Amino acid sequence: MTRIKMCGLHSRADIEAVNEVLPEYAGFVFVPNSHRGVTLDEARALSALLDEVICPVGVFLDAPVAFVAAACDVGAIRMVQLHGREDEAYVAALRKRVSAPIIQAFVVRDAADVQRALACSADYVLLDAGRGDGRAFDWSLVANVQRPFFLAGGLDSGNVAQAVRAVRPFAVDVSSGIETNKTKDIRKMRAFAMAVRAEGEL
Ligand SMILES: O=C(O)c1ccccc1N[C@@H]1O[C@H](COP(=O)(O)O)[C@@H](O)[C@H]1O
Repeated sequence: MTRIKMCGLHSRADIEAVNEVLPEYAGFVFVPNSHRGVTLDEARALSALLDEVICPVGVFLDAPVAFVAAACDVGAIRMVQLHGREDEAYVAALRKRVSAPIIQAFVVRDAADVQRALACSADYVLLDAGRGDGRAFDWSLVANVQRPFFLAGGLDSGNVAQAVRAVRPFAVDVSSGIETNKTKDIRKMRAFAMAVRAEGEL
């Protein structure tokens, strides 16, 4: 069964939507210049409204370790997604501060990027074309990856079944593909989840 992460929640309506669709993971983006960005207080309040079966994930872009730790400490998130240029020293420093599992994101342009991702010490890797901008990368680059990974970048209800068949990811991660005019769209969220789950039943 391929797990689902729906990312970039920033309103009560978004929380009501994921509580209906029940993805395994929900993402809060702690990136100030993103249209999906949330503050620590906003994330804490929204996270408290999440169905308990959904794991809240914090998405960070080269944030100070102390800030990531604070998000975990206040209970806003239970998993950390590093989506910037964080290195192994950063991951080691973060592990000293938090027990939450760490997902490290890598931009995939070629086979060398995939090898670099596979060598990292994070609990999970996330393979993406960019940073929440709705672009896909060449999935054939990860067709033979053995390590469980989150597949991200340009997924939507129209292409996610093909992606799952092609690369069998641990989880699929979506943000732009479940939005209309930069706002989460419950119909697109339902269609995305249905496409992933139908693939798991084949
Ligand atoms: O969503 C953002 O604004 C964002 C900003 C900075 C880093 C990552 C961000 N989002 C992540 O991007 C991927 C893919 O998103 P999309 O489906 O292509 O829009 C996903 O992992 C988000 O967590």
